[in-house]
Amino acid sequence: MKAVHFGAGNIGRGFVGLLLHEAGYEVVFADVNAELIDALAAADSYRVHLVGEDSETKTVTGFRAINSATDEDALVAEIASADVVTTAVGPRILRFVAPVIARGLAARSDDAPRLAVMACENAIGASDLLAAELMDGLPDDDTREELAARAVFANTAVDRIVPAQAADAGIDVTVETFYEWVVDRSPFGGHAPEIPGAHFVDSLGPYIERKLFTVNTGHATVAYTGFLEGATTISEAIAIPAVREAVEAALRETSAALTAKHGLPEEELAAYRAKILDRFANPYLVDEVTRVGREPIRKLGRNDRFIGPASDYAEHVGGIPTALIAAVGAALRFDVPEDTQSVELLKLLDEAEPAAIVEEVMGVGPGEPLHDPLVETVAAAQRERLDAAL
Ligand SMILES: NC(=O)c1ccc[n+]([C@@H]2O[C@H](COP(=O)([O-])OP(=O)(O)OC[C@H]3O[C@@H](n4cnc5c(N)ncnc54)[C@H](O)[C@@H]3O)[C@@H](O)[C@H]2O)c1
Ligand SMILES: O=P(O)(O)OC[C@@H](O)[C@@H](O)[C@H](O)[C@H](O)CO
Repeated sequence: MKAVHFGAGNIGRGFVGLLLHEAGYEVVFADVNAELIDALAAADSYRVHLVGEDSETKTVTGFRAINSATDEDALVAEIASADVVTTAVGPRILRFVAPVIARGLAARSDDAPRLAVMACENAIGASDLLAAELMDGLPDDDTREELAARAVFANTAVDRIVPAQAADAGIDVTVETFYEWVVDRSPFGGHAPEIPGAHFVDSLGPYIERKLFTVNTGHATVAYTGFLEGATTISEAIAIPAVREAVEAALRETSAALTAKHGLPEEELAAYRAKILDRFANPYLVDEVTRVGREPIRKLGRNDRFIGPASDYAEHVGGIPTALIAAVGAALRFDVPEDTQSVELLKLLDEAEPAAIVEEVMGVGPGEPLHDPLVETVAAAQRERLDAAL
């Protein structure tokens, strides 16, 4: 069995690659980072250090690596004969990997089994997005129909904290011990790939929302409020009482929304939240607030970790989720010059009207319950910037 995996970064090597290897797949990593691909291609194995109360080290072997920027033909040939394609490149990058997957599908023989394609990104419907990008790039409906019949796109939810790696780690990767990979079984029609580490479910919606709106909402809240308190890492940030209070309050709101929307039991969510806060405090992981807060514009999007659960709260619980709105306020103060989206967001704050920012960045229009509180939150961040500049 062979899997082609796009994105040989932190989660690619430390989670997807490891689980596919343990499931018996030969993994072909594809990445645009030449240095990383050369190092992987030159190695027979790499180690995954699982750190926590019960630390252990696992070894991944039997992989190959292809530079997808310079060796597209080789990648097409690999996809043509693969069983599975996975990605962990970031949701914004999916449109760049879609064309080569399309070429790989076109090169498959008519009698080959359908290729299982699973985008492992922190986004709702990431595999659907990849499929849409792929289809959009095709010349006509006949080609779309032909290639659609050769692949199954299944949405997934992936959970394992994998920080940026130490400079001297090479291709080895340090991760937390916890992991969860939930895959939508329904598109496979009884022929889901065999991945023992993955959990196949009939309806992914509640799982991906529970994950994104608890783990990632909580993580981002700790990152942004921790950044404002001067913390460098997540474990340092969550030890600050004001940060702990901010994240607990935000997650009480997301849990209320999940219970009201999906009927997830309150006690189960309380235990899930407690476990996640423990994971954030893991003293063995050095996870910087700048990584967890990266790309604040993406994180402030309509369906992402703040506005998504806040809208659900307003719709299904009723009222304004003030802790989530406060976390949005902290995100608007994430000032990291190396992060292009942080720079872009601060520039928008300096130049645009509050309502335009709420509409364009957060996708919330006038008349929606969250509109006015969000406009006030943006306006407050703008006043603060003006005062600081005086
Ligand atoms: N790190 C985590 O804790 C974690 C956990 C769950 C999900 N995720 C998700 O996984 C995805 C990747 O995150 P990460 O932390 O591993 O980031 P990362 O930056 O470590 O890895 C991304 C990799 O994608 C590569 N890449 C960029 N453009 C590419 C292209 N066009 N073709 C092929 N490869 C390309 C990069 O070179 C990099 O090696 C994101 O969607 C993230 O939200 C991350
Ligand atoms: O990857 P992002 O930028 O969407 O979010 C940053 C972190 O919250 C994220 O990578 C978590 O570590 C991960 O989602 C845990 O499963």
